[in-house]
Amino acid sequence: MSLEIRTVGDDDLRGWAVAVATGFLKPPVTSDEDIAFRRSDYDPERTWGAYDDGRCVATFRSFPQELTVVGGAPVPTDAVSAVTVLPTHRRRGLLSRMMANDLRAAKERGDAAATLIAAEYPIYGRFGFGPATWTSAWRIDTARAGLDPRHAAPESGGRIDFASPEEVRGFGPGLHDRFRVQVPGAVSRNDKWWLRATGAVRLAHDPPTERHHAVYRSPSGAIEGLASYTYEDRWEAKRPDNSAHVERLIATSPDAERALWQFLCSIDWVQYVHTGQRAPDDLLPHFLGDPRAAAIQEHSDYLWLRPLDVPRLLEARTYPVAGTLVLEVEDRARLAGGRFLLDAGPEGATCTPTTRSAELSLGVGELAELYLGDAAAARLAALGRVHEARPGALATADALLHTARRPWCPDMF
Ligand SMILES: CC(=O)SCCNC(=O)CCNC(=O)[C@H](O)C(C)(C)COP(=O)(O)OP(=O)(O)OC[C@H]1O[C@@H](n2cnc3c(N)ncnc32)[C@H](O)[C@@H]1OP(=O)(O)O
Repeated sequence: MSLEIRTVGDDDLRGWAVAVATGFLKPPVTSDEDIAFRRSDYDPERTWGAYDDGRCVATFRSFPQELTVVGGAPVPTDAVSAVTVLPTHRRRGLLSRMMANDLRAAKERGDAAATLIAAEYPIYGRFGFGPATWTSAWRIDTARAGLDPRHAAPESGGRIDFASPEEVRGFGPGLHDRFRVQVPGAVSRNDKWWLRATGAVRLAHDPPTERHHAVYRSPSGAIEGLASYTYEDRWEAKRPDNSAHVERLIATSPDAERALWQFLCSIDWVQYVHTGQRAPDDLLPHFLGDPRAAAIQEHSDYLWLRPLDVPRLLEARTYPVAGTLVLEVEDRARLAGGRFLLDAGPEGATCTPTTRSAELSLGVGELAELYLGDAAAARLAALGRVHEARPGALATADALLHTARRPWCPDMF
């Protein structure tokens, strides 16, 4: 059998798209609109396929992305997506080979890290990824939420209106840019993302439903929040039993966040609001009269990060206190490992290779878990995944790296 891994040419896109669908258990079809969109969006240098006698049997793509780190700075990342190997060709090392190619290229390009949303937990740790953000999804029982629809207008004095898909494409990118600098773990969205999110383009397996878009304006008229959602239209014995499914809700102020959730929970006929993937420490339950009206339906790892340039990453984020730490970072793939001296404080940080003795030893995946402030070094040490060589180094790491609010990535990619 002749198995070749290569980048995907324009003529190969259709077979590649069908392989992606098959790998993700979708019907093995595509559409002309799908192919035209992929053609306008894909980077031939960064779209990989494995070919067996000319048939595409594995897929992989990456694209440029910015990740917001603690403090609000964006770092360039290599976003990995559309990873599939056909069931006929699994466990022969095809993913491993495609991943190695892509990470090497990303390192050479100067990306600080690679990112992905893992379909299954056990797949990506071996490649140096670690779960850097987590997510929770709630179902809100609106009857129990304690909100009075007579007073559903924003308490802030702002207002909520519906927006058309065209309007969302107009103000959405600016709103999102203002939002993402506030949220470590958030990632950039390109123009193509907005076309799909507003139904202007539909890939072969995208859901057919149009979304409703509710926009929040502050009392001064500034756009500060957007909720995009669909309804599940259900009646039971002449009684409404509908749900609103929130696909995304972003806000740049707590007022906007509160107003949009209260609006969604006050719509007549809506019994349940499904929140979609939120930050695990989302404020949402506390906007309700009875926080128990919000029941967690799902809690899981979400954005996985693979450091490629440790000094760049550690210098890009901010630190609440001053401290130094010598980190021994182990990386089996030899892309990002080494011993580094982090000298950090509220005024900035330097991170340089050092010959000083290591104070904390950890794998590159563990560094990914700590980097955006989510995991605690003390907890990873208790699990035997971080080793403290200098007493007090764990406490220093947590004082420097851990954050009061948890990072959050709202987007699937
Ligand atoms: C970012 C995204 O796109 S996430 C979507 C990922 N895709 C899917 O989940 C679709 C369904 N699954 C698949 O297509 C394939 O099983 C893939 C892509 C996950 C793995 O592809 P393969 O070519 O089989 O992986 P490969 O042979 O390189 O495996 C490397 C190692 O990972 C292990 N591995 C691979 N997939 C899995 C898995 N799903 N669960 C546990 N271990 C796994 C292999 O056993 C192997 O381990 P070893 O090195 O100890 O022998």
